[in-house]
Amino acid sequence: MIFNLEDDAPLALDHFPDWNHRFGEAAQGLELEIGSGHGGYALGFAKARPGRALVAVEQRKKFAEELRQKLEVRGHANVLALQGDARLLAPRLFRAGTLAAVHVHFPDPWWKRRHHRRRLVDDAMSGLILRLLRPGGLLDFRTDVERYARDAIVRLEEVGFENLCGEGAFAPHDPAEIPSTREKRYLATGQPVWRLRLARPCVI
Ligand SMILES: C[S@@+](CC[C@H](N)C(=O)[O-])C[C@H]1O[C@@H](n2cnc3c(N)ncnc32)[C@H](O)[C@@H]1O
Repeated sequence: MIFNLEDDAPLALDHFPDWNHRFGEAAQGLELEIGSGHGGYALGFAKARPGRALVAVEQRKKFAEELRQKLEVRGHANVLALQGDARLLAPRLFRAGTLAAVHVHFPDPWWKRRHHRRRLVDDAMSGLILRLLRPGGLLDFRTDVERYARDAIVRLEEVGFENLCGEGAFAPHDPAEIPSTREKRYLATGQPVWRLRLARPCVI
């Protein structure tokens, strides 16, 4: 049974997509991208990691549809583009403890303090991502907003993530990382990016 994060009301019976059927062997290392936007990361992943599988969830229909078409035209079957709110979709798409990685790149910052609860990485979402990751699974979070990065690192460590770079520390840029659409721009202009690399501990 799946429960609403807000009030513990039951939402649906356990009934998850058959990812092995959709992705074959690659489903063993299934990854999730939340807020794929124009799809730079998803398209880069599709090409660079043919043996791995990614589900890219984007709430804006136009963006999700454009990404789906590009994946089809380029013949990439290892990435699936879905349209919807990842907060609602993720617990219906994946069993707890199954994701190899979750990617959140440049989420909307919601500047005003009274809007912070709308931020993607709030308490409920942090807990949800932790639950969906398998032990050792990675959360790859990138932002151009220093304050968001600092809030997120505190929250994510508090909720139980292990910071792979040491408590309170940000990750350096790794040129082997696949850049998102927005990140490509920042890499060209030199605008700073704060990167978090955290894992679900193997023993909680
Ligand atoms: C600033 S853009 C960044 C896009 C992309 N990750 C990049 O780095 O280029 C944030 C994206 O997250 C999407 N988004 C925000 N909240 C979301 C949610 N709850 N579920 C799915 N997508 C979401 C927005 O529609 C937008 O496309």
